[in-house]
Amino acid sequence: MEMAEEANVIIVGAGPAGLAASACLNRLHISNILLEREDCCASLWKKRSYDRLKLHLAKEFCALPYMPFPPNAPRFVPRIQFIQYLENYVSHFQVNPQCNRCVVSAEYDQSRRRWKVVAENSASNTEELYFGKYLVAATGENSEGFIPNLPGLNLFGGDYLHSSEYRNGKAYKGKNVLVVGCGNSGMEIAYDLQKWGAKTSIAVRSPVHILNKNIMWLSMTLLKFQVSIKKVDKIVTRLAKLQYGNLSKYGLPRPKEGPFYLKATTGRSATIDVGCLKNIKKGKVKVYPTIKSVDRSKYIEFDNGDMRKFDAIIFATGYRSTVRKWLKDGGGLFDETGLPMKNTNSWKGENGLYGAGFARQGLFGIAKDARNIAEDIKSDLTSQNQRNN
Ligand SMILES: Cc1cc2nc3c(=O)[nH]c(=O)nc-3n(C[C@H](O)[C@H](O)[C@H](O)COP(=O)(O)OP(=O)(O)OC[C@H]3O[C@@H](n4cnc5c(N)ncnc54)[C@H](O)[C@@H]3O)c2cc1C
Ligand SMILES: NC(=O)C1=CN([C@@H]2O[C@H](COP(=O)(O)OP(=O)(O)OC[C@H]3O[C@@H](n4cnc5c(N)ncnc54)[C@H](OP(=O)(O)O)[C@@H]3O)[C@@H](O)[C@H]2O)C=CC1
Ligand SMILES: O=C(O)C(=O)Cc1c[nH]c2ccccc12
Repeated sequence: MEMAEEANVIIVGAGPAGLAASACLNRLHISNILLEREDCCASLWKKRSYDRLKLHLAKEFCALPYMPFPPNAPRFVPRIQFIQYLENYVSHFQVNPQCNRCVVSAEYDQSRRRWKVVAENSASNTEELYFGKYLVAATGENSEGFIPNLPGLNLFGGDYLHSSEYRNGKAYKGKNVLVVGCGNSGMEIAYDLQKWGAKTSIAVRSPVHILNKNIMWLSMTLLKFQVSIKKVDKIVTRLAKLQYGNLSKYGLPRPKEGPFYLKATTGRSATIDVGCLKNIKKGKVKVYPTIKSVDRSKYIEFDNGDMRKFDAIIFATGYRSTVRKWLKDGGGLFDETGLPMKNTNSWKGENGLYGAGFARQGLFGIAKDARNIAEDIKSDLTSQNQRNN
């Protein structure tokens, strides 16, 4: 075990949430160590996203604390420009991510009243020890891709991959490709595949809300001005019906609950259409119900009995949090799935444990979390100093 390092705060994860938390602490001159498993910061955006990806919330809802996007930035910031923004943010606030450090355990030492964090340094193949009075979990709601264990998938005769491994449709021209999932990844990847000349189908399991970016912008603006989720959902659902009509006939029924109620209660985002819906309506992208089984001859059986041959499957079936793989105890904040327990706030736990980026509000929520966490640590340190003096 290498030398131990100590700081007031240990932050795990150097995505937008960890970067923002470190920047807010730096502004308050509170020492912090930022640990990142990959060889770079913002790895989701640099290494686990597809080429055509853009922020689908308007830039005013995506800025990190104390650094708005430049006025000449597009309203919906492309992935490459967002990465540049994050790099500028890192240098402006002198954030210093310790990369190639994968945290494998973090537990609270009651006797010493501090967190003990163990990280594997993949560059030097050593284990490192870190101690901090506070711990910020910033490993993300989308820390690892999820592929369902479908019957026969291990025998499938074609290729299959998770959406986080998809970059573009170049390799699929002329091929039969099935996208599983109609979230934002699934619908945009299906759109991209069709543009690249793939014969594209999408498997849809549950009802889904489909909005466009303008309806989304209006919703976010209303929410920002404290309009209730119930009212926003009523407005949004009506606008979506006016915009898109009845989508059940295309295999895309809407859920009973509103889109923002579902985002707040399940974390599931409404799908913001980037053009795939038009292709579905024109029959250029075929919609199937969910998969029943897969077999070695590349045939896939769907719940409605349809059988179809595919060369590849792209699982746009979402992500999981990995917090509880390294955080031994939920600390009064995280449940066994690595997401905030119900009926707690999403950013503050016990014994100096914090969570940044788990508010189910994406970048919009991250900016609030980072400020709240830094202010809370500052006031805790101040009251301790007053007690000690
Ligand atoms: C394809 C895609 C598009 C998205 N688009 C938007 C959007 O337009 N708008 C929006 O608001 N949100 C969007 N999101 C949500 C996304 O989660 C946020 O934008 C943002 O990336 C969350 O930042 P984060 O720092 O919380 O998590 P992440 O960006 O996931 O970063 C977490 C970091 O922690 C690191 N890490 C994980 N485990 C460990 C460990 N054990 N030790 C050390 N480091 C670790 C990871 O390597 C990663 O760098 C999108 C998500 C996806 C998947
Ligand atoms: N900026 C942008 O443009 C983009 C943003 N994002 C964001 O990234 C996050 C992740 O999005 P995404 O990757 O789409 O994941 P999501 O979790 O949003 O969607 C997963 C989809 O996969 C389906 N699914 C899951 N398991 C199965 C299964 N066993 N069989 C069939 N279908 C299944 C789900 O259906 P069910 O409802 O039945 O569970 C759902 O439709 C979201 O917050 C999203 O907003 C993603 C892409 C682009
Ligand atoms: O795309 C994401 O993952 C986001 O979290 C951004 C987002 C989509 N729908 C929302 C509803 C409320 C706040 C943020 C979002």
